[in-house]
Amino acid sequence: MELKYNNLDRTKAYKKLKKTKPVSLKKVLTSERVKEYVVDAGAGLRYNYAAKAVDDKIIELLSQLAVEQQLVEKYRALLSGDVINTGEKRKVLHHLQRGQLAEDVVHEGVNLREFYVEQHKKAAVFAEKVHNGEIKSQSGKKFDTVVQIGIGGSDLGPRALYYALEQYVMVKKGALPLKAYFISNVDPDDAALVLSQINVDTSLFVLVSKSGTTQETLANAELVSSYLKEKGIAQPKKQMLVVTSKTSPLAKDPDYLESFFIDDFIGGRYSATSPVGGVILSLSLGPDVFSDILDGAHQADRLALESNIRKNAALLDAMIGLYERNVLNYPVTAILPYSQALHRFPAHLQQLDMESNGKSVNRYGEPISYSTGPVIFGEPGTNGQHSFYQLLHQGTDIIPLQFIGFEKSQSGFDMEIDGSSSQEKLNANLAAQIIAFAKGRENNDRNKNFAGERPSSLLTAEQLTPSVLGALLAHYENKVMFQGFAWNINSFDQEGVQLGKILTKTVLSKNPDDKVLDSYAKLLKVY
Ligand SMILES: O=P(O)(O)OC[C@H]1O[C@](O)(CO)[C@@H](O)[C@@H]1O
Repeated sequence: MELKYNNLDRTKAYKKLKKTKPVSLKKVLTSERVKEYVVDAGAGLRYNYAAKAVDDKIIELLSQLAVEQQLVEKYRALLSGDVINTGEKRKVLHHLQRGQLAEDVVHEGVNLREFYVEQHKKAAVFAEKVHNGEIKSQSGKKFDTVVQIGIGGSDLGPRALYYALEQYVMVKKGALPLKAYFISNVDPDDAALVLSQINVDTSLFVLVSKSGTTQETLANAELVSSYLKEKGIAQPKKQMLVVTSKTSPLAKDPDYLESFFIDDFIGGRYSATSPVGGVILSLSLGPDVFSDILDGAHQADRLALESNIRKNAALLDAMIGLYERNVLNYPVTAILPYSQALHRFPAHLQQLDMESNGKSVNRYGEPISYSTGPVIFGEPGTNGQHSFYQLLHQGTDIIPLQFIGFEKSQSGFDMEIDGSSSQEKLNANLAAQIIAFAKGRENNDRNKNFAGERPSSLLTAEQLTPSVLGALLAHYENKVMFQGFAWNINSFDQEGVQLGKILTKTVLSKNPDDKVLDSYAKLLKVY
């Protein structure tokens, strides 16, 4: 089928959507709807949209929009290796890291699925050798710690996934194969704190940079190397692994203990299921756990091919999000996991969503006249309830909410206090919030009045397991992808991060040609 890339405001369905009347949650949210408005999101994860301000008519128009913008067909084209990242003229192949959904993608004679599988296997074999003591530290000891040095996509996804499963693995395996730490910020206090907490003699370091040129990561690698030398480790690189692309400067250094490769077709924020996440997660949680994450993600990727929007959780979530952004004009979306294990997940989604869809030009570089990606933020519940929920309930803006919740905890550590367990209290809070936001409560005292009509969705599963986590990760990746297609933007480049990098260089050269920049640099004692 021939693909057409049209701006959102040129579609018929969008024009019809603009004319629809808002749906009142107070009227439509019934217990039948809670049971019916559910879609399988893969690996036991379910997307419940009962408390979203949509009805059958709006969903039908969103479905028409998805068809008109050929969203699933564009996803198929992406899977087949089309150059979807038009800005950088690259294929977009993160799905291929976790399974094959289209024909082989061959680039310059290399079957890329085989290349990705080979790198995953290499990471698994390496992790097993570390775990069984075949690979030891320079002083002949077993490694017990692994530290990732990377930033942005080379940090946020792997970090979020590690914390999401740290407790789960400790309970299942009795102990973590290796404890993981992360150094990302060029703020020297970040590295200092991590280094003060570990025994460097028994620590492996994973230097992760796809480009191999990121200032913060290279500075931290040098900082760590010199600290290791100070601590008597003669060859720091022999305790360091590299994850990078074959064309990066880091790839050319044979002194590192081992190197793992990705390619330019795996965007940083989409790289958690590549060796960028795979090396540290295989070392810290085990290759079996990483493989289950891939499996869950693959299940979600497969479901995202479904053409019926009511059976395609990522597509439906994407289109409801678009309706909230472009028809209801809500500028922000909150991610609210009722799971402490997911405490870094909103931070990952901030990059995933905002770096992908924070664009003002279409995929051809032409200005667009409609809103694109929302501001994303979030914190786990119930902590957020005691922080910013005041604004969510009674603030002047309506902020759509994305709740995430699980029936069971990961640890099983719990007890009944005042007639309920802590897990029951957690989920009672979650259920209560959904209703409080949707239905509100009238009070003659306006200060105590809850207007309600604040929409939310709920992603839920029995427990946060590796495969559920993989499905959750892929759900959001696919949601962001579908929204980008619908907005006709390129979700896979990030030119917006460049200007700051260029100006930083001019400051560090101590001679910026902008006088105001010079004043700020002096104010901050850069020179
Ligand atoms: O892996 P690299 O090349 O060090 O890049 C790190 C991050 O920097 C960015 O390019 C943005 O600054 C992200 O997109 C990327 O995830």
